[in-house]
Amino acid sequence: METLMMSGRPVADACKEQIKEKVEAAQKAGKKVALAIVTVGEDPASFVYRKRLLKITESLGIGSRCVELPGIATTAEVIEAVRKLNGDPEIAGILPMMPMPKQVDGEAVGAALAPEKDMDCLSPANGGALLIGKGRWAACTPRACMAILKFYKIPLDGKHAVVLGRSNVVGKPVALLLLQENCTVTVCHSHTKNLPELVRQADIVVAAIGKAGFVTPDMVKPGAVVVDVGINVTENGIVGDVAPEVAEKASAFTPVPGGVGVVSNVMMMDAVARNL
Ligand SMILES: Nc1nc2c(c(=O)[nH]1)N[C@@H](CN(C=O)c1ccc(C(=O)N[C@@H](CCC(=O)O)C(=O)O)cc1)CN2
Repeated sequence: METLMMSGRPVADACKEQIKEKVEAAQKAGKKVALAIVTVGEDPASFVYRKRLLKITESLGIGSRCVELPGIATTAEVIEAVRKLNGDPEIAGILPMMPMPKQVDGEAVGAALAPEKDMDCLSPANGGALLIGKGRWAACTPRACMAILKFYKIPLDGKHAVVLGRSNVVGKPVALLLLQENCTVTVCHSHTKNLPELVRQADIVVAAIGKAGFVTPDMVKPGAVVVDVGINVTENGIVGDVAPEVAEKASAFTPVPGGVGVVSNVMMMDAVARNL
């Protein structure tokens, strides 16, 4: 059986042109367009993401502003920074990078976002709208997973999807989006019993657990479709949550780097452009 490598690059290229047109039209109409990226401390994956986002904003003519708070910042300080951006007419969208350091209540930060500037669907208003299938958008990384599956024409209806991870930015929203496509969805997390056994039942595996090489070939059904959301910064470079040998067992898989990450960046630009 031949394995399909689901590269993110053609998916990203297909979206970029439309985004560029929207941004150019907004600029002609005199609108200022900028994405604000809020980091607290130095989460390595967030820094990789930010670096890539800054590059793509520049290539599309979107402005950017980095708001960097120290790793000891309090919830109140982060919320204050977010509120300032809410009221700033130059800022079209705000992305607070998650996870935040332990002392910061990430959910309270999400709740402080003006829903219309909440690029990653972190506010209760946007998260709730997604839950009932009425969201303006979902978080960018889950949208990227779905865009890849759609681009490569992976059948979803009636399939059993197993999502590894239950974060508010990836695990939960991707589970909802798969459910909207009529998948039967199982969400696994740190308290799940018999996790390998559940993953072995999956037609589609979405790994978003943040542990390098966590999904090994013995956990994957032959012919399964494997989407690797993991961005783990190791001394050997960036690796996913899925061991590379899984590619030999899967019918289709996303590479890391060059898979979901590339499309997440474009989805973020799409969210900014939709806000113009
Ligand atoms: N509010 C959010 N915060 C964070 C998110 C998020 O989705 N929302 N994601 C993580 C990091 N992340 C995905 O989960 C991520 C990291 C890196 C990239 C990326 O651009 N990857 C490229 C390039 C890699 C490279 O430089 O070699 C790729 O994979 O090819 C996208 C997403 C942090 N916080």
